[in-house]
Amino acid sequence: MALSSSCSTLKAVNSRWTSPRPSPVPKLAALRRHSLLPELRYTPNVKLTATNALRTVEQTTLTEDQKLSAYGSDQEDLASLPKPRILVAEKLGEAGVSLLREFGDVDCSYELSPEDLKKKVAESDALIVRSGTKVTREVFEAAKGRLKVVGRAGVGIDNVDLQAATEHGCLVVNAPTANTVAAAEHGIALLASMARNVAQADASIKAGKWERSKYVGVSLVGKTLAIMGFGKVGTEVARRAKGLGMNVISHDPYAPADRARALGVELVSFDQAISTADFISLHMPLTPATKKVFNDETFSKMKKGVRLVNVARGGVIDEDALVRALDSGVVAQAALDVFCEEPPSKESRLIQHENVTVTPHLGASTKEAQVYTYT
Ligand SMILES: O=C(O)[C@H](O)COP(=O)(O)O
Repeated sequence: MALSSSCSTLKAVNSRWTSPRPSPVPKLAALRRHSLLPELRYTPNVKLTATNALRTVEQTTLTEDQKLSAYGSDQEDLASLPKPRILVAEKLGEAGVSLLREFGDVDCSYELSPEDLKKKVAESDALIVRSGTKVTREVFEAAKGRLKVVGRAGVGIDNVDLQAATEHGCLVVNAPTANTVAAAEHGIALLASMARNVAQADASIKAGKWERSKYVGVSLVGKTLAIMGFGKVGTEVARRAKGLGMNVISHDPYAPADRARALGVELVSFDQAISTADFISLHMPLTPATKKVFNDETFSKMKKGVRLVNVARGGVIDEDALVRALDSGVVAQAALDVFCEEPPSKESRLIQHENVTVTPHLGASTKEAQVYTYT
């Protein structure tokens, strides 16, 4: 069982961890021996300062023997340090907020304007966000050095300016495994409901119609699914799609071939994946390299009538190009959980397109993913 998004198995994601820092740098070798660095459990029960952030995590994670081995007998009296002020800017699972309350003064203030967020961070040691809060350079500047930790209760950190965080001595941590299953299940839910027109048929029947012939779907069994990004979520989608009898291929320049092979997934080139697939499911992070990687050129290489699922990030798709691909029939249907701008405009042609199914960034939103994840 791993603690998840809000209650948190967290991992440092910015270069603070590789920057030179004062004590206890010489102790890192000892910590590595305990294999604790890849998955650190963070409990904010001590003063959150940049120089002791790592030690904070370690102190609350290590067993007594491990502490002795890492630090010897020279340990601070952590309990005497003042409580940190923690700003929770987006709704978390209640268990996560309760945990934070045990150790700090917690201010849950949601839907802050950028100006209000800047005012609040100037009085906060830690900031907890999900994907909806933009933690920009201006936010770090406004914090004037007070903000020491940004905790991303979830996976994607494209809403946090990591460079600015590092320059301002602020640690950024996320929960990289917290919502893997939830996101994969939502991807499969969108895949199946898109193929069988569930959302459209539901709207039709609620409008008083009974349109059985209009909503003839397509079957999944025997079809080729291209998984773009064979990381944690992509792997879980592959496992489930195999169970549905799909032929699964994947493109991911960093994926280990043996993991793919073990699941019966063929790793192929980007072009081969998009040109042979009947269904394409996106699971890559948004980075400068993946921004708008699905554009007019890449849509033109797809098999006519392909169906697209996106539970990754809206920004990996050029949304205007997707509308053109839907209009021309190259993309028969799309099921989207994420958008370039969230929330998207109600007038957006993409959102209103009859062959598009949408959900409001619900990939991680299961009760289980927001409290505990069982692995
Ligand atoms: O990056 C993530 O963890 C998911 O996109 C979920 O984001 P959320 O925490 O805002 O629901």
